[in-house]
Amino acid sequence: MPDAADIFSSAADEAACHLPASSLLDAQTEVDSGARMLRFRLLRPVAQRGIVRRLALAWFLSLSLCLLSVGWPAAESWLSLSLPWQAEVLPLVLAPGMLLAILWTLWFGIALGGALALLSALFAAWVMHFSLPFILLSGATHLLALLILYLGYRAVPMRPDLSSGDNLLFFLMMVTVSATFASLDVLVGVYASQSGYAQLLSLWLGRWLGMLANFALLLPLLWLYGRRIERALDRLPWLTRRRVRLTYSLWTTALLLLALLLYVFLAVRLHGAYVAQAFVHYDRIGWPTVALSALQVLQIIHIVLSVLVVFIAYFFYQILQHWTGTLKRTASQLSLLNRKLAELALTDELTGLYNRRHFMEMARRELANAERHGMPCSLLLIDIDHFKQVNDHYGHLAGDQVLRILGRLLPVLLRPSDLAARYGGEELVVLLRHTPLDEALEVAERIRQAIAAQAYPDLSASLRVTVSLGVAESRVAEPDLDWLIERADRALYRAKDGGRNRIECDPGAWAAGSVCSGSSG
Ligand SMILES: Nc1nc2c(ncn2[C@@H]2O[C@H](COP(=O)(O)OP(=O)(O)OP(=O)(O)O)[C@@H](O)[C@H]2O)c(=O)[nH]1
Repeated sequence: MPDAADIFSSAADEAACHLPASSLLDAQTEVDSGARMLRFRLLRPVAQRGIVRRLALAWFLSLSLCLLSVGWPAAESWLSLSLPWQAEVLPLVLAPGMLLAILWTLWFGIALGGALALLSALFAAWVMHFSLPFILLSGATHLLALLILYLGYRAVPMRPDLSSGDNLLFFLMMVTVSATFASLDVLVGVYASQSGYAQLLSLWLGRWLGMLANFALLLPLLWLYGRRIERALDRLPWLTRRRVRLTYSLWTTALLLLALLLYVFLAVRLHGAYVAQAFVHYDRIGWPTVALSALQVLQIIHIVLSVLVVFIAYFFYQILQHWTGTLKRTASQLSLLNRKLAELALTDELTGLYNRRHFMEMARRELANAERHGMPCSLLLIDIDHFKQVNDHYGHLAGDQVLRILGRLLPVLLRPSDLAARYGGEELVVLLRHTPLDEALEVAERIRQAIAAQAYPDLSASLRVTVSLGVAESRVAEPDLDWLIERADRALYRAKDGGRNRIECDPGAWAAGSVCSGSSG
Protein backbone atom coordinates (compact mmCIF):
# COMPACT_ATOMS: atom_id res chain seq x y z
CA MET A 1 0.00 0.00 0.00
CA PRO A 2 1.47 3.45 -0.93
CA ASP A 3 2.26 5.67 2.02
CA ALA A 4 0.58 9.03 2.66
CA ALA A 5 3.56 11.08 1.39
CA ASP A 6 3.53 9.24 -1.96
CA ILE A 7 -0.16 9.76 -2.36
CA PHE A 8 0.07 13.41 -1.43
CA SER A 9 2.93 14.18 -3.79
CA SER A 10 1.33 12.37 -6.70
CA ALA A 11 -1.90 14.19 -5.96
CA ALA A 12 0.01 17.48 -5.94
CA ASP A 13 1.61 16.65 -9.30
CA GLU A 14 -1.72 15.77 -10.74
CA ALA A 15 -3.40 18.91 -9.41
CA ALA A 16 -0.55 21.09 -10.67
CA CYS A 17 -1.02 19.60 -14.14
CA HIS A 18 -4.60 20.83 -14.16
CA LEU A 19 -3.66 24.39 -13.22
CA PRO A 20 -1.82 26.95 -15.34
CA ALA A 21 1.79 27.59 -14.35
CA SER A 22 0.84 31.18 -13.52
CA SER A 23 -1.16 29.95 -10.53
CA LEU A 24 2.00 29.38 -8.54
CA LEU A 25 3.10 32.45 -6.64
CA ASP A 26 6.71 33.02 -7.65
CA ALA A 27 8.89 35.42 -9.57
CA GLN A 28 7.97 33.67 -12.81
CA THR A 29 4.29 34.55 -12.42
CA GLU A 30 3.20 36.38 -15.53
CA VAL A 31 0.68 39.18 -15.52
CA ASP A 32 -0.94 41.34 -18.17
CA SER A 33 0.67 44.61 -19.12
CA GLY A 34 -0.69 47.61 -21.00
CA ALA A 35 1.94 47.96 -23.72
CA ARG A 36 2.91 45.21 -26.11
CA MET A 37 6.26 43.95 -27.27
CA LEU A 38 7.11 42.55 -30.67
CA ARG A 39 7.91 38.81 -30.48
CA PHE A 40 11.07 39.03 -32.53
CA ARG A 41 11.94 35.37 -32.00
CA LEU A 42 8.61 34.14 -33.32
CA LEU A 43 8.67 36.25 -36.44
CA ARG A 44 11.03 34.15 -38.57
CA PRO A 45 8.82 31.09 -39.05
CA VAL A 46 5.81 33.18 -40.02
CA ALA A 47 7.65 35.71 -42.14
CA GLN A 48 6.12 34.22 -45.28
CA ARG A 49 2.74 35.55 -44.26
CA GLY A 50 3.89 38.95 -45.47
CA ILE A 51 2.81 40.73 -42.29
CA VAL A 52 6.38 41.05 -41.11
CA ARG A 53 7.41 42.59 -44.42
CA ARG A 54 4.50 45.03 -44.23
CA LEU A 55 5.47 45.86 -40.66
CA ALA A 56 9.06 46.63 -41.67
CA LEU A 57 7.80 48.77 -44.53
CA ALA A 58 5.48 50.69 -42.19
CA TRP A 59 8.35 51.30 -39.78
CA PHE A 60 10.63 52.72 -42.48
CA LEU A 61 7.76 54.85 -43.74
CA SER A 62 7.24 56.13 -40.19
CA LEU A 63 10.95 56.91 -39.92
CA SER A 64 10.87 58.86 -43.18
CA LEU A 65 7.83 60.81 -41.95
CA CYS A 66 9.53 61.50 -38.62
CA LEU A 67 12.70 62.77 -40.25
CA LEU A 68 10.75 64.81 -42.75
CA SER A 69 8.48 66.30 -40.10
CA VAL A 70 11.39 67.48 -37.95
CA GLY A 71 14.01 68.09 -40.63
CA TRP A 72 12.08 70.28 -42.97
CA PRO A 73 10.60 72.74 -40.40
CA ALA A 74 13.89 72.76 -38.50
CA ALA A 75 15.78 73.70 -41.65
CA GLU A 76 13.20 76.38 -42.35
CA SER A 77 13.45 77.49 -38.67
CA TRP A 78 9.77 77.24 -37.82
CA LEU A 79 9.88 74.22 -35.59
CA SER A 80 8.23 76.15 -32.77
CA LEU A 81 5.14 78.27 -32.31
CA SER A 82 5.70 81.43 -30.31
CA LEU A 83 3.40 82.09 -27.37
CA PRO A 84 3.62 85.29 -25.30
CA TRP A 85 4.34 84.54 -21.62
CA GLN A 86 4.84 87.32 -19.10
CA ALA A 87 7.77 89.34 -20.42
CA GLU A 88 9.07 86.42 -22.50
CA VAL A 89 7.96 84.41 -25.49
CA LEU A 90 7.28 80.71 -25.05
CA PRO A 91 8.42 78.77 -28.10
CA LEU A 92 6.08 75.74 -28.27
CA VAL A 93 8.38 73.14 -29.79
CA LEU A 94 6.57 70.73 -32.03
CA ALA A 95 7.92 67.23 -32.45
CA PRO A 96 5.38 65.37 -34.57
CA GLY A 97 7.81 62.47 -34.94
CA MET A 98 7.20 61.70 -31.26
CA LEU A 99 3.57 60.90 -32.03
CA LEU A 100 4.49 58.06 -34.34
CA ALA A 101 7.20 56.96 -31.94
CA ILE A 102 4.65 56.72 -29.12
CA LEU A 103 2.25 54.63 -31.21
CA TRP A 104 5.03 52.24 -32.20
CA THR A 105 6.19 52.05 -28.58
CA LEU A 106 2.78 51.24 -27.16
CA TRP A 107 1.91 48.57 -29.69
CA PHE A 108 5.23 47.13 -30.79
CA GLY A 109 7.64 47.87 -27.96
CA ILE A 110 10.39 50.30 -27.05
CA ALA A 111 12.90 48.96 -29.59
CA LEU A 112 10.97 50.15 -32.63
CA GLY A 113 9.34 53.21 -31.01
CA GLY A 114 12.49 54.31 -29.18
CA ALA A 115 14.58 54.03 -32.35
CA LEU A 116 12.15 56.36 -34.14
CA ALA A 117 12.27 58.92 -31.30
CA LEU A 118 16.05 58.73 -31.00
CA LEU A 119 16.74 59.07 -34.71
CA SER A 120 14.33 61.95 -35.24
CA ALA A 121 15.60 63.83 -32.16
CA LEU A 122 19.22 63.42 -33.25
CA PHE A 123 18.30 64.49 -36.75
CA ALA A 124 16.40 67.60 -35.57
CA ALA A 125 19.25 68.70 -33.28
CA TRP A 126 21.73 68.15 -36.11
CA VAL A 127 19.68 70.10 -38.64
CA MET A 128 19.48 72.97 -36.15
CA HIS A 129 23.29 72.94 -35.81
CA PHE A 130 23.40 72.21 -32.08
CA SER A 131 26.69 71.16 -30.54
CA LEU A 132 27.46 67.45 -30.46
CA PRO A 133 26.90 67.07 -26.67
CA PHE A 134 23.53 68.74 -27.00
CA ILE A 135 22.59 66.58 -29.99
CA LEU A 136 23.36 63.49 -27.91
CA LEU A 137 21.58 64.94 -24.88
CA SER A 138 18.51 65.64 -26.98
CA GLY A 139 18.51 62.08 -28.36
CA ALA A 140 18.92 60.61 -24.86
CA THR A 141 16.11 62.66 -23.30
CA HIS A 142 13.68 61.74 -26.08
CA LEU A 143 14.54 58.10 -25.61
CA LEU A 144 14.12 58.49 -21.84
CA ALA A 145 10.72 60.09 -22.36
CA LEU A 146 9.53 57.11 -24.39
CA LEU A 147 11.13 54.66 -22.02
CA ILE A 148 9.22 56.19 -19.10
CA LEU A 149 5.97 55.93 -21.05
CA TYR A 150 6.68 52.36 -22.08
CA LEU A 151 7.74 51.21 -18.62
CA GLY A 152 4.62 52.76 -17.11
CA TYR A 153 2.42 50.89 -19.54
CA ARG A 154 4.37 47.66 -19.11
CA ALA A 155 4.06 47.83 -15.32
CA VAL A 156 0.31 48.48 -15.24
CA PRO A 157 -2.27 46.57 -17.32
CA MET A 158 -3.85 49.79 -18.56
CA ARG A 159 -4.61 49.52 -22.27
CA PRO A 160 -3.67 52.50 -24.42
CA ASP A 161 -7.04 52.56 -26.19
CA LEU A 162 -8.83 55.19 -24.01
CA SER A 163 -11.94 53.00 -23.80
CA SER A 164 -12.45 53.87 -20.12
CA GLY A 165 -11.94 56.85 -17.81
CA ASP A 166 -9.09 55.02 -16.07
CA ASN A 167 -7.34 54.44 -19.39
CA LEU A 168 -7.70 58.10 -20.31
CA LEU A 169 -6.40 59.30 -16.95
CA PHE A 170 -3.44 56.95 -17.11
CA PHE A 171 -2.61 58.10 -20.62
CA LEU A 172 -2.71 61.77 -19.54
CA MET A 173 -0.49 61.02 -16.56
CA MET A 174 1.99 59.09 -18.61
CA VAL A 175 2.29 61.67 -21.38
CA THR A 176 2.71 64.47 -18.82
CA VAL A 177 5.64 62.67 -17.25
CA SER A 178 6.94 61.68 -20.65
CA ALA A 179 6.79 65.32 -21.82
CA THR A 180 8.61 66.38 -18.68
CA PHE A 181 11.44 64.01 -19.42
CA ALA A 182 11.51 64.87 -23.12
CA SER A 183 12.20 68.49 -22.09
CA LEU A 184 15.01 67.51 -19.73
CA ASP A 185 17.62 68.39 -22.36
CA VAL A 186 16.66 72.06 -22.17
CA LEU A 187 16.48 71.91 -18.39
CA VAL A 188 19.97 70.46 -18.24
CA GLY A 189 21.10 73.05 -20.80
CA VAL A 190 19.68 75.78 -18.56
CA TYR A 191 21.56 74.49 -15.57
CA ALA A 192 24.79 73.94 -17.48
CA SER A 193 24.91 77.33 -19.22
CA GLN A 194 24.59 79.32 -15.93
CA SER A 195 23.34 82.36 -17.81
CA GLY A 196 20.18 83.78 -19.31
CA TYR A 197 17.92 81.79 -17.05
CA ALA A 198 14.76 83.68 -17.82
CA GLN A 199 15.04 83.05 -21.56
CA LEU A 200 16.19 79.48 -21.16
CA LEU A 201 13.43 78.79 -18.70
CA SER A 202 10.86 80.04 -21.16
CA LEU A 203 12.50 77.78 -23.75
CA TRP A 204 12.18 74.84 -21.39
CA LEU A 205 8.57 75.62 -20.56
CA GLY A 206 7.90 76.01 -24.29
CA ARG A 207 9.43 72.61 -24.96
CA TRP A 208 7.41 71.04 -22.15
CA LEU A 209 4.10 72.56 -23.20
CA GLY A 210 4.87 71.83 -26.86
CA MET A 211 5.39 68.17 -26.04
CA LEU A 212 2.14 68.11 -24.08
CA ALA A 213 0.33 69.71 -27.03
CA ASN A 214 1.87 67.07 -29.30
CA PHE A 215 0.67 64.26 -27.11
CA ALA A 216 -2.78 65.81 -26.85
CA LEU A 217 -3.04 65.31 -30.63
CA LEU A 218 -2.92 61.58 -29.99
CA LEU A 219 -6.12 61.62 -27.94
CA PRO A 220 -8.64 61.60 -30.82
CA LEU A 221 -6.59 58.99 -32.66
CA LEU A 222 -6.47 56.64 -29.69
CA TRP A 223 -10.09 57.33 -28.90
CA LEU A 224 -11.27 56.44 -32.41
CA TYR A 225 -8.90 53.68 -33.45
CA GLY A 226 -7.27 52.38 -30.23
CA ARG A 227 -9.72 49.54 -29.67
CA ARG A 228 -9.66 48.49 -33.29
CA ILE A 229 -5.88 48.30 -33.25
CA GLU A 230 -6.00 46.35 -29.97
CA ARG A 231 -8.48 43.85 -31.46
CA ALA A 232 -6.44 43.47 -34.63
CA LEU A 233 -3.29 42.76 -32.60
CA ASP A 234 -5.19 40.34 -30.34
CA ARG A 235 -5.94 38.32 -33.45
CA LEU A 236 -2.20 37.99 -34.14
CA PRO A 237 -0.87 36.53 -30.87
CA TRP A 238 2.39 35.45 -32.53
CA LEU A 239 3.22 39.05 -33.46
CA THR A 240 3.20 40.79 -30.07
CA ARG A 241 3.37 39.76 -26.46
CA ARG A 242 1.52 41.45 -23.64
CA ARG A 243 2.38 39.37 -20.60
CA VAL A 244 5.33 40.22 -18.34
CA ARG A 245 6.79 38.75 -15.20
CA LEU A 246 5.47 40.10 -11.93
CA THR A 247 8.98 41.15 -10.88
CA TYR A 248 9.10 43.37 -13.96
CA SER A 249 6.66 45.79 -12.29
CA LEU A 250 8.96 46.04 -9.28
CA TRP A 251 12.02 46.89 -11.36
CA THR A 252 10.01 49.26 -13.50
CA THR A 253 8.79 51.12 -10.44
CA ALA A 254 12.33 51.40 -9.09
CA LEU A 255 13.58 52.70 -12.45
CA LEU A 256 10.78 55.23 -12.68
CA LEU A 257 11.51 56.44 -9.18
CA LEU A 258 15.17 56.82 -10.09
CA ALA A 259 14.28 58.89 -13.16
CA LEU A 260 11.93 61.04 -11.10
CA LEU A 261 14.63 61.60 -8.48
CA LEU A 262 17.01 62.66 -11.26
CA TYR A 263 14.47 65.16 -12.42
CA VAL A 264 13.85 66.53 -8.92
CA PHE A 265 17.60 66.77 -8.34
CA LEU A 266 18.16 68.74 -11.56
CA ALA A 267 15.21 71.03 -10.92
CA VAL A 268 16.28 71.81 -7.37
CA ARG A 269 19.90 72.42 -8.42
CA LEU A 270 18.67 74.70 -11.16
CA HIS A 271 16.56 76.70 -8.78
CA GLY A 272 19.37 76.92 -6.23
CA ALA A 273 21.86 78.07 -8.85
CA TYR A 274 19.48 80.61 -10.22
CA VAL A 275 18.65 82.10 -6.83
CA ALA A 276 22.34 82.14 -5.91
CA GLN A 277 23.22 84.01 -9.09
CA ALA A 278 20.37 86.45 -8.63
CA PHE A 279 21.64 87.12 -5.12
CA VAL A 280 25.12 87.85 -6.45
CA HIS A 281 23.71 90.45 -8.83
CA TYR A 282 21.15 91.86 -6.42
CA ASP A 283 22.88 95.24 -6.31
CA ARG A 284 22.46 95.52 -10.09
CA ILE A 285 18.96 94.14 -10.49
CA GLY A 286 17.53 95.06 -7.11
CA TRP A 287 15.89 92.92 -4.44
CA PRO A 288 12.33 92.99 -5.77
CA THR A 289 13.47 91.62 -9.14
CA VAL A 290 15.59 88.95 -7.46
CA ALA A 291 12.67 87.83 -5.30
CA LEU A 292 10.22 87.89 -8.22
CA SER A 293 12.51 85.91 -10.52
CA ALA A 294 13.24 83.37 -7.81
CA LEU A 295 9.52 83.01 -7.26
CA GLN A 296 8.86 82.53 -10.98
CA VAL A 297 11.39 79.75 -11.25
CA LEU A 298 10.03 78.17 -8.10
CA GLN A 299 6.52 78.41 -9.50
CA ILE A 300 7.43 76.52 -12.65
CA ILE A 301 9.34 73.89 -10.77
CA HIS A 302 6.48 73.46 -8.34
CA ILE A 303 3.90 73.10 -11.07
CA VAL A 304 5.93 70.38 -12.70
CA LEU A 305 6.76 68.73 -9.40
CA SER A 306 3.14 68.68 -8.27
CA VAL A 307 2.15 67.08 -11.57
CA LEU A 308 4.82 64.48 -10.96
CA VAL A 309 3.67 63.89 -7.38
CA VAL A 310 0.08 63.38 -8.55
CA PHE A 311 1.41 61.02 -11.17
CA ILE A 312 3.49 59.03 -8.69
CA ALA A 313 0.49 58.70 -6.36
CA TYR A 314 -1.76 57.54 -9.18
CA PHE A 315 0.86 55.26 -10.66
CA PHE A 316 1.47 53.56 -7.34
CA TYR A 317 -2.24 53.27 -6.78
CA GLN A 318 -2.55 51.47 -10.12
CA ILE A 319 0.40 49.20 -9.40
CA LEU A 320 -1.02 48.42 -5.98
CA GLN A 321 -4.41 47.61 -7.48
CA HIS A 322 -2.73 45.44 -10.06
CA TRP A 323 -0.68 43.58 -7.49
CA THR A 324 -3.51 43.07 -5.04
CA GLY A 325 -5.65 41.81 -7.94
CA THR A 326 -2.91 39.42 -8.97
CA LEU A 327 -2.36 38.28 -5.39
CA LYS A 328 -6.07 37.72 -4.89
CA ARG A 329 -6.25 35.69 -8.09
CA THR A 330 -3.20 33.70 -7.07
CA ALA A 331 -4.61 33.13 -3.58
CA SER A 332 -7.90 31.86 -4.95
CA GLN A 333 -6.06 29.60 -7.41
CA LEU A 334 -3.97 28.29 -4.53
CA SER A 335 -7.02 27.57 -2.40
CA LEU A 336 -8.54 25.81 -5.42
CA LEU A 337 -5.34 23.81 -5.72
CA ASN A 338 -5.47 22.99 -2.00
CA ARG A 339 -9.07 21.89 -2.25
CA LYS A 340 -8.22 19.76 -5.26
CA LEU A 341 -5.24 18.27 -3.45
CA ALA A 342 -7.36 17.47 -0.42
CA GLU A 343 -9.97 15.94 -2.70
CA LEU A 344 -7.37 13.94 -4.61
CA ALA A 345 -5.87 12.71 -1.37
CA LEU A 346 -9.24 11.36 -0.20
CA THR A 347 -11.13 10.28 -3.27
CA ASP A 348 -10.80 7.96 -6.19
CA GLU A 349 -10.71 9.98 -9.38
CA LEU A 350 -12.69 7.55 -11.55
CA THR A 351 -15.63 6.71 -9.29
CA GLY A 352 -15.64 9.85 -7.13
CA LEU A 353 -15.95 7.58 -4.06
CA TYR A 354 -13.42 7.61 -1.23
CA ASN A 355 -10.14 5.88 -2.02
CA ARG A 356 -9.07 2.77 -0.17
CA ARG A 357 -6.59 4.56 2.07
CA HIS A 358 -9.14 7.07 3.33
CA PHE A 359 -11.78 4.37 3.69
CA MET A 360 -9.50 2.27 5.89
CA GLU A 361 -8.77 5.27 8.12
CA MET A 362 -12.41 6.24 8.50
CA ALA A 363 -13.65 2.67 8.87
CA ARG A 364 -11.14 1.94 11.67
CA ARG A 365 -12.28 5.02 13.52
CA GLU A 366 -15.91 4.05 12.97
CA LEU A 367 -15.44 0.52 14.24
CA ALA A 368 -13.72 1.76 17.39
CA ASN A 369 -16.57 4.19 17.89
CA ALA A 370 -19.19 1.51 17.34
CA GLU A 371 -17.45 -0.74 19.86
CA ARG A 372 -17.46 2.01 22.49
CA HIS A 373 -21.21 2.47 22.03
CA GLY A 374 -21.94 -1.23 21.65
CA MET A 375 -23.40 -0.71 18.18
CA PRO A 376 -23.09 -3.13 15.25
CA CYS A 377 -21.56 -2.21 11.89
CA SER A 378 -21.68 -4.14 8.65
CA LEU A 379 -19.36 -4.28 5.69
CA LEU A 380 -20.28 -4.99 2.06
CA LEU A 381 -17.71 -6.00 -0.52
CA ILE A 382 -19.11 -5.53 -4.03
CA ASP A 383 -17.43 -7.05 -7.08
CA ILE A 384 -18.60 -6.55 -10.66
CA ASP A 385 -19.31 -9.84 -12.40
CA HIS A 386 -17.32 -10.71 -15.51
CA PHE A 387 -15.97 -7.21 -15.75
CA LYS A 388 -13.12 -8.46 -17.89
CA GLN A 389 -15.69 -9.35 -20.54
CA VAL A 390 -17.13 -5.84 -20.38
CA ASN A 391 -13.65 -4.44 -21.03
CA ASP A 392 -12.91 -6.96 -23.74
CA HIS A 393 -16.24 -6.49 -25.49
CA TYR A 394 -16.87 -2.77 -25.15
CA GLY A 395 -13.38 -1.48 -24.54
CA HIS A 396 -11.51 -0.23 -21.51
CA LEU A 397 -13.03 3.26 -21.74
CA ALA A 398 -16.51 1.77 -21.61
CA GLY A 399 -15.40 -0.23 -18.56
CA ASP A 400 -14.25 3.02 -16.95
CA GLN A 401 -17.60 4.59 -17.75
CA VAL A 402 -19.42 1.69 -16.05
CA LEU A 403 -17.28 2.20 -12.94
CA ARG A 404 -17.99 5.93 -13.06
CA ILE A 405 -21.75 5.36 -13.25
CA LEU A 406 -21.70 2.81 -10.42
CA GLY A 407 -19.66 5.28 -8.36
CA ARG A 408 -22.45 7.80 -8.77
CA LEU A 409 -25.22 5.28 -8.18
CA LEU A 410 -23.89 3.78 -4.96
CA PRO A 411 -24.19 6.85 -2.66
CA VAL A 412 -27.79 7.31 -3.82
CA LEU A 413 -28.63 3.88 -2.41
CA LEU A 414 -26.99 4.53 0.97
CA ARG A 415 -27.49 6.76 3.97
CA PRO A 416 -25.24 9.83 4.12
CA SER A 417 -23.59 8.40 7.23
CA ASP A 418 -22.44 5.23 5.39
CA LEU A 419 -18.95 5.03 3.94
CA ALA A 420 -18.53 3.94 0.31
CA ALA A 421 -15.16 3.55 -1.39
CA ARG A 422 -13.39 1.95 -4.31
CA TYR A 423 -11.52 -0.92 -2.73
CA GLY A 424 -9.49 -1.69 -5.85
CA GLY A 425 -9.99 -2.49 -9.58
CA GLU A 426 -13.67 -3.37 -10.03
CA GLU A 427 -14.30 -3.90 -6.34
CA LEU A 428 -16.24 -1.49 -4.14
CA VAL A 429 -16.64 -1.50 -0.36
CA VAL A 430 -19.30 -0.05 1.94
CA LEU A 431 -19.33 0.29 5.71
CA LEU A 432 -22.85 0.61 7.07
CA ARG A 433 -22.87 2.46 10.39
CA HIS A 434 -25.01 1.16 13.22
CA THR A 435 -26.37 -1.59 10.99
CA PRO A 436 -26.82 -5.25 12.00
CA LEU A 437 -26.42 -8.03 9.46
CA ASP A 438 -30.13 -8.49 8.62
CA GLU A 439 -30.46 -4.80 7.72
CA ALA A 440 -27.16 -4.93 5.85
CA LEU A 441 -28.54 -7.77 3.73
CA GLU A 442 -31.50 -5.61 2.81
CA VAL A 443 -29.18 -2.83 1.72
CA ALA A 444 -27.05 -5.33 -0.22
CA GLU A 445 -30.13 -6.61 -2.02
CA ARG A 446 -31.17 -3.06 -2.86
CA ILE A 447 -27.72 -2.42 -4.33
CA ARG A 448 -27.68 -5.69 -6.27
CA GLN A 449 -31.06 -4.99 -7.83
CA ALA A 450 -30.30 -1.35 -8.64
CA ILE A 451 -27.03 -2.22 -10.35
CA ALA A 452 -28.61 -5.04 -12.32
CA ALA A 453 -31.30 -2.64 -13.53
CA GLN A 454 -28.89 0.16 -14.39
CA ALA A 455 -28.80 0.95 -18.13
CA TYR A 456 -25.84 2.38 -20.05
CA PRO A 457 -27.48 3.97 -23.11
CA ASP A 458 -24.33 5.88 -24.04
CA LEU A 459 -22.35 2.67 -24.27
CA SER A 460 -24.81 0.06 -25.51
CA ALA A 461 -28.54 -0.46 -25.19
CA SER A 462 -27.99 -4.12 -24.37
CA LEU A 463 -25.23 -3.66 -21.78
CA ARG A 464 -26.19 -4.80 -18.28
CA VAL A 465 -23.84 -5.34 -15.39
CA THR A 466 -24.40 -7.42 -12.28
CA VAL A 467 -22.50 -7.58 -9.03
CA SER A 468 -21.80 -10.16 -6.37
CA LEU A 469 -21.73 -9.07 -2.75
CA GLY A 470 -20.12 -10.43 0.38
CA VAL A 471 -21.51 -9.14 3.67
CA ALA A 472 -20.12 -9.39 7.20
CA GLU A 473 -21.11 -7.85 10.52
CA SER A 474 -18.49 -6.59 12.91
CA ARG A 475 -18.40 -8.34 16.22
CA VAL A 476 -18.57 -5.93 19.08
CA ALA A 477 -16.01 -7.86 21.03
CA GLU A 478 -13.71 -8.10 18.02
CA PRO A 479 -13.73 -4.82 16.08
CA ASP A 480 -10.87 -5.60 13.74
CA LEU A 481 -11.28 -4.10 10.28
CA ASP A 482 -8.91 -6.45 8.48
CA TRP A 483 -10.72 -9.44 9.93
CA LEU A 484 -14.08 -7.95 8.99
CA ILE A 485 -12.92 -7.45 5.40
CA GLU A 486 -11.49 -10.94 5.32
CA ARG A 487 -14.86 -12.40 6.33
CA ALA A 488 -16.74 -10.29 3.78
CA ASP A 489 -14.23 -11.37 1.15
CA ARG A 490 -14.78 -15.03 1.89
CA ALA A 491 -18.53 -14.47 1.57
CA LEU A 492 -17.91 -12.68 -1.74
CA TYR A 493 -16.00 -15.70 -3.05
CA ARG A 494 -18.91 -17.89 -2.14
CA ALA A 495 -21.26 -15.54 -4.03
CA LYS A 496 -19.00 -15.79 -7.08
CA ASP A 497 -18.78 -19.55 -6.75
CA GLY A 498 -22.54 -19.73 -6.29
CA GLY A 499 -23.15 -18.29 -9.75
CA ARG A 500 -22.65 -14.50 -9.33
CA ASN A 501 -25.29 -11.74 -9.19
CA ARG A 502 -26.00 -12.82 -5.63
CA ILE A 503 -25.28 -12.03 -2.01
CA GLU A 504 -23.52 -14.20 0.54
CA CYS A 505 -22.75 -13.30 4.09
CA ASP A 506 -20.40 -14.40 6.75
CA PRO A 507 -22.79 -15.84 9.30
CA GLY A 508 -20.82 -14.63 12.28
CA ALA A 509 -23.17 -14.82 15.22
CA TRP A 510 -25.81 -16.19 12.88
CA ALA A 511 -26.32 -19.84 12.32
CA ALA A 512 -24.47 -21.10 9.25
CA GLY A 513 -26.73 -21.48 6.21
CA SER A 514 -29.46 -19.23 7.63
CA VAL A 515 -30.91 -16.23 5.77
CA CYS A 516 -27.39 -15.49 4.77
CA SER A 517 -27.59 -15.93 1.02
CA GLY A 518 -29.40 -13.80 -1.53
CA SER A 519 -30.66 -14.92 -4.88
CA SER A 520 -30.11 -13.52 -8.30
CA GLY A 521 -33.79 -12.73 -8.51
N1 LIG B 1 -12.05 -0.42 -17.36
C1 LIG B 1 -11.48 -0.71 -16.21
N2 LIG B 1 -11.26 -1.99 -15.91
C2 LIG B 1 -10.69 -2.31 -14.72
C3 LIG B 1 -10.32 -1.31 -13.81
N3 LIG B 1 -9.80 -1.94 -12.73
C4 LIG B 1 -9.82 -3.27 -12.98
N4 LIG B 1 -10.37 -3.48 -14.18
C5 LIG B 1 -10.57 -4.74 -14.88
O1 LIG B 1 -11.46 -5.58 -14.18
C6 LIG B 1 -11.21 -6.90 -14.61
C7 LIG B 1 -11.30 -7.82 -13.45
O2 LIG B 1 -11.21 -9.06 -13.98
P1 LIG B 1 -11.27 -10.37 -13.12
O3 LIG B 1 -10.55 -10.14 -11.82
O4 LIG B 1 -10.82 -11.48 -13.97
O5 LIG B 1 -12.78 -10.51 -12.75
P2 LIG B 1 -14.07 -10.46 -13.62
O6 LIG B 1 -13.81 -10.48 -15.09
O7 LIG B 1 -14.88 -9.31 -13.13
O8 LIG B 1 -14.76 -11.78 -13.25
P3 LIG B 1 -15.40 -12.13 -11.86
O9 LIG B 1 -14.97 -11.11 -10.83
O10 LIG B 1 -14.88 -13.47 -11.53
O11 LIG B 1 -16.87 -12.10 -12.08
C8 LIG B 1 -9.84 -6.91 -15.27
O12 LIG B 1 -9.99 -7.10 -16.65
C9 LIG B 1 -9.29 -5.54 -14.99
O13 LIG B 1 -8.52 -5.05 -16.09
C10 LIG B 1 -10.56 0.03 -14.17
O14 LIG B 1 -10.25 0.97 -13.42
N5 LIG B 1 -11.14 0.28 -15.36
